[in-house]
Amino acid sequence: MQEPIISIQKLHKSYGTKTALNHISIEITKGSVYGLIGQNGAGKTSLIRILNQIIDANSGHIIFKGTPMTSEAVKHIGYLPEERGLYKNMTIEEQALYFGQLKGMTKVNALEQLNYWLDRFDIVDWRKKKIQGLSKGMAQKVQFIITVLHQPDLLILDEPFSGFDPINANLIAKEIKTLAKNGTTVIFSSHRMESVAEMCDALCLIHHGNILLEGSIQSIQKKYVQQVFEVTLNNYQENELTLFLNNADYKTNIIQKEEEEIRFEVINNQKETDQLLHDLLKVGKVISYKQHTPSLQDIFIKTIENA
Ligand SMILES: Nc1ncnc2c1ncn2[C@@H]1O[C@H](COP(=O)(O)OP(=O)(O)OP(=O)(O)O)[C@@H](O)[C@H]1O
Repeated sequence: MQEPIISIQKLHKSYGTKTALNHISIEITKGSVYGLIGQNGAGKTSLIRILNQIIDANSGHIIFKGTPMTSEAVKHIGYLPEERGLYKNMTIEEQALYFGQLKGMTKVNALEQLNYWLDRFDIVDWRKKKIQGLSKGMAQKVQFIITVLHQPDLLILDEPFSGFDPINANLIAKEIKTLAKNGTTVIFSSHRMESVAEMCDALCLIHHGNILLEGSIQSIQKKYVQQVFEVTLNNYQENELTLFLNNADYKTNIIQKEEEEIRFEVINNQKETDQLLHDLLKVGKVISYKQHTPSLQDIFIKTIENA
């Protein structure tokens, strides 16, 4: 197994009597896109601020690239906060140089990277534009460029798509994926659960400061795959159908019944899938047979409801 780039160990944060993070532990693999998912107030921002050393945890450890996190190591992080902050009176170039140098870049290197990104987004002629003259979407793009300018090992993006129209959101999503493919680790925080599946390799679901779900998208979906099947049979035998519908091992729900063909849902919590198929074949010819895979959104909502 690959070494984690960041290991969060039993991190605890409270504000007075309010617990924001309850001894949580997470390990994130290098080059992965990791989703931090949770409703408003779950604890995501607190975690991100602790990672960036903006606030302190009450207890716990953060190991980054094999050693305890320090303020010097934060220079290897790129952080896009939800509350975007650019200096309105600066030009894009001045802004990039300012932030780049704060992160330890030389002027030459910062300009080189700025050129690369302006070219990549096809906005080379924006260089001397003042931030105050930019539309919201343009400012978001500039903020993204400034976040990735110093080629951080770890990129932390808080609601990265808020404020973007769908075309620009797509563009940014593509860039995030390319960065990850080239070795950057990305932590992607969002309360919009439906936007996560296609972006992330793994995720955790935080609720009231506790981790309810953690792991790769496949492992989470596999765990929650339900024994619910949608089946279409044709040339079915009425008497065998009655027997099947009355079989206590299955719960059935007829969706459509015609003379030749029947479509129904079967919930099978008792028998092996092979046995279900065997029993269905006695009823008629199996035309289609599909297992229901719940969406991540369904899984998150159910998990939170049951918490
Ligand atoms: N400075 C603070 N003082 C007191 N309570 C706080 C403070 N910051 C956060 N909290 C509380 O801690 C809990 C976690 O908040 P946090 O901002 O980390 O959640 P979040 O998941 O980032 O939410 P959102 O999606 O709304 O940004 C919430 O109950 C919040 O009210």
